[in-house]
Amino acid sequence: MEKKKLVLVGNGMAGVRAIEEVLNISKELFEITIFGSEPHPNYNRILLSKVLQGDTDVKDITLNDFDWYKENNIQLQTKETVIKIDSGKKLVVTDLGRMEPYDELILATGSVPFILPIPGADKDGVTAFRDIQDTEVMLEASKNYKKAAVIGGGLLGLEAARGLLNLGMEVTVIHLAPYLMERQLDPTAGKLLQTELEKQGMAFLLEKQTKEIFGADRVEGLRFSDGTELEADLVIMAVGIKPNVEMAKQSGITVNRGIVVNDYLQTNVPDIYAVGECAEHNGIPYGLVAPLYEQGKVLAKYICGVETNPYQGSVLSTQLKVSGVEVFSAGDFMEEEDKKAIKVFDDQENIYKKMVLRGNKLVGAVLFGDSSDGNRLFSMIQKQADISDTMKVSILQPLGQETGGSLVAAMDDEEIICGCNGVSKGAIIQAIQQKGCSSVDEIKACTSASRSCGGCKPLVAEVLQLTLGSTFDGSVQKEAICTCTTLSRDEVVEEIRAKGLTHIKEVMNVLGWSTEEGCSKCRPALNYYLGMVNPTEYEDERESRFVNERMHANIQKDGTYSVVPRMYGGVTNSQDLRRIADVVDKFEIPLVKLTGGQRIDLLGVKKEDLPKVWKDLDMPSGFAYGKSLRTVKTCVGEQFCRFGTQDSMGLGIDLEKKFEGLQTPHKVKMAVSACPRSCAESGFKDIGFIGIDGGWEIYIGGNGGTHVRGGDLLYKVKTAEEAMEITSAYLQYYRESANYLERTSAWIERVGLEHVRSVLDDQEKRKELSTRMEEALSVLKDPWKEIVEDEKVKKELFESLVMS
Ligand SMILES: Cc1cc2nc3c(=O)[nH]c(=O)nc-3n(C[C@H](O)[C@H](O)[C@H](O)COP(=O)(O)OP(=O)(O)OC[C@H]3O[C@@H](n4cnc5c(N)ncnc54)[C@H](O)[C@@H]3O)c2cc1C
Ligand SMILES: NC(=O)c1ccc[n+]([C@@H]2O[C@H](COP(=O)([O-])OP(=O)(O)OC[C@H]3O[C@@H](n4cnc5c(N)ncnc54)[C@H](O)[C@@H]3O)[C@@H](O)[C@H]2O)c1
Ligand code: SF4
Ligand code: FES
Repeated sequence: MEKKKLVLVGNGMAGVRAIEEVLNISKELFEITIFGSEPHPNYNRILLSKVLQGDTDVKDITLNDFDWYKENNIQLQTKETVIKIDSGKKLVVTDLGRMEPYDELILATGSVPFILPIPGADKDGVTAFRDIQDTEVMLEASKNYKKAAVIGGGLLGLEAARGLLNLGMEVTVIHLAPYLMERQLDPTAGKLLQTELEKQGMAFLLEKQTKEIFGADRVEGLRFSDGTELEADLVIMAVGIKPNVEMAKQSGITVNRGIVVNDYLQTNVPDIYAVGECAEHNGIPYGLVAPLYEQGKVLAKYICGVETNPYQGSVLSTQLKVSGVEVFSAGDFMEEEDKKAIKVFDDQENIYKKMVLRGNKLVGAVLFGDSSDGNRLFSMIQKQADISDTMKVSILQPLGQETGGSLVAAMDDEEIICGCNGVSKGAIIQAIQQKGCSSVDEIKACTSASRSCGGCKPLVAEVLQLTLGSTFDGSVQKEAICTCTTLSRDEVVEEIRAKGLTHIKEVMNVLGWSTEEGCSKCRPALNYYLGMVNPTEYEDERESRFVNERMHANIQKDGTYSVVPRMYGGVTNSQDLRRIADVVDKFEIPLVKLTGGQRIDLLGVKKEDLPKVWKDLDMPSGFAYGKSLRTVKTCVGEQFCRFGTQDSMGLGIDLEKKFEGLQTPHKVKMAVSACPRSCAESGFKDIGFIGIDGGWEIYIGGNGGTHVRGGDLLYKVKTAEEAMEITSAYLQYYRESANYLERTSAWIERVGLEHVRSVLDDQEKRKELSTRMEEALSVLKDPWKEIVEDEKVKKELFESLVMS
């Protein structure tokens, strides 16, 4: 049988998924040609948010690479835009002048970002957030500019804002409505979300209408309708999208907001179909992948001549992809005359749950703070589940108590695990039992679950665990250190030790990295692991360090640096203070500030002045920029305070002198207080000491930052020497077993206090740890002094005009 010609316009998520569905049915029916305006093969647009947030890389979001097209005999024309359809002659015309005949034509042209029609919207530094190119523009801009304004506090705007914060920018979100994500949330959840994001460092201007973007060539700021202004050197427009229909419209296809389609995705023109964000079904153009994939399934069956149910529209559910925030919304989430809400608000835990009922039917839900019940509620909404009065409130209680806390165990087989791809628990179990899948990646390949936003991965892993029991190889679920490798941190460290690897490049080569140069996640991590394993031999790779560590000073908003000299135990003297004062005058340092760690911060130092400032100060670096020991805060203790029972300053100074400059997975802060009043805040440090009658209490895993955590009491010891010895072993164990960039507070939560105690209780192990610590300490040098004495480094790093 001669194959029919199937042409797809739009190489995006919905169109190519429809083609995959066609190929699943038969590879013999069609000769397929795909046109795509972008230069890339089919990629996961959803993960652009994760690329911007630094969780993955552009090269790792490809869904189907160029080989896939070849293997399936698909003609792919990238960087080629279809500009016209001649439905009479049944061909499409491209911007390169090609005329491609079709028997069946699918339009999947997606959406275009809505750009506010205001003066200045075309200035340099104003961008949408839709594709790889936009993402690259933002990544690049963040290297040279500092102030970002995101217009639009919807899903896209907030995910972009989080990404820009991660890139070190100052971010203000400008939103039209009185609360965030008003299209997905009610005012309570919207306000809770705002508070949480403010804690993360985002600023908000609500109920603001942008009137103008001003600046010379590049944007310099925004002007609002109330006359106020905001400075900005990067502006992201995230105010919604509109279906990309222009070409279809001009070719005579019926278009409303989107390309109008019926229940089989047919347009008004025979043999022309539309799918994805460009299509409008029953008056709705959808903007999330789940409905688009449902459409693709129906369309594929229809054009392959396989019997199918009609597409009847979709109920939507959304989840915000911002780490540290759980927000879920589904269905009809606002209460009205005929819809009543049941709400639970845990003010202490900041958890808000709401379900909306029409009569006894669940029609919508909003969850904030804990979205683990999202899938279950979404399944009930989809099924229009009829619920009795007694069930109403219990639905908002955590499920799974009777199944040992496992939410997944308590789910029915037909309940959806992967919302994006509509994959049920039963379908995953079937893939495990009948197709032999035994890892999340295999489930992804078999069922598509976790292939889109990836948010369902933990649930997929739980289904695997429940189904395979003890035969489930948990290590397959290990977290790779980055997307350049499938190896976890423990595997990489083990290989470094076993194979005696000594260079970053060598690790990448020998362990089969997928990239030649690695990425911003793995390079600093490998640099740390290599140094930790081979302290005396490894030569630190400056280029693999984050900018502050490379420059040995903290870069500030305006491109100047801050300099914090070491002040052991927060104790200083007149000579040091005099020298600091002289340096401040000589280099015209604009701000001198006392830090929370009891030292002096010189802010606003010019890059080229750094080595001269360090030379004149003649004090050791305080490592305020480093993944290393920061400060040892002390109270005045027994020498001066009438409550003091111990020499807190003495122990603090000894600790700081011993461990200064030590490289650790993340920063480490210590504090020593001489009595339980704990004036030095010892309970909120990575290691804290509290003087008691006859000795010291040692607390570990405390944190006073974004995730506040009180320290756990590790030991009570009698002498300062014992305290030093335990600190040494404890810190070394943290160095050897934590993930790079894992604070002690997170590490303790992960490995458990009992585990750490059991390691340190073992005298043999403790001794070995202390010995390895001594080895690590034996090679430390003061970096400021080294640079001051090294003309070459001084020139390269501090006298070049280009910012490194
Ligand atoms: C940053 C970001 C995060 C997102 N996060 C989520 C999420 O978490 N969950 C979710 O469900 N959805 C999310 N979305 C939305 C989701 O990505 C879209 O719904 C989905 O990509 C739409 O698929 P599509 O194929 O219809 O359009 P697209 O993926 O946009 O594909 C259309 C393609 O067609 C090409 N094209 C257009 N016209 C022509 C022409 N005439 N000739 C040739 N080629 C043409 C375009 O260049 C484009 O490559 C997100 C979107 C963005 C931008
Ligand atoms: N996690 C996810 O599911 C996810 C993530 C990103 C994007 N997306 C999808 O991508 C598409 C685009 O997202 P979006 O957030 O741009 O669309 P959206 O329509 O959901 O939100 C746009 C927001 O911009 C606000 N807005 C409109 N005009 C404004 C103005 N002049 N000034 C300030 N604010 C204004 C609106 O009030 C609205 O809340 C949507 O379809 C969305 O569903 C989804
Ligand atoms: S912690 Fe105790 S000893 Fe130290 S300053 Fe406070 S009250 Fe005095
Ligand atoms: S829920 Fe998005 S990939 Fe499964």
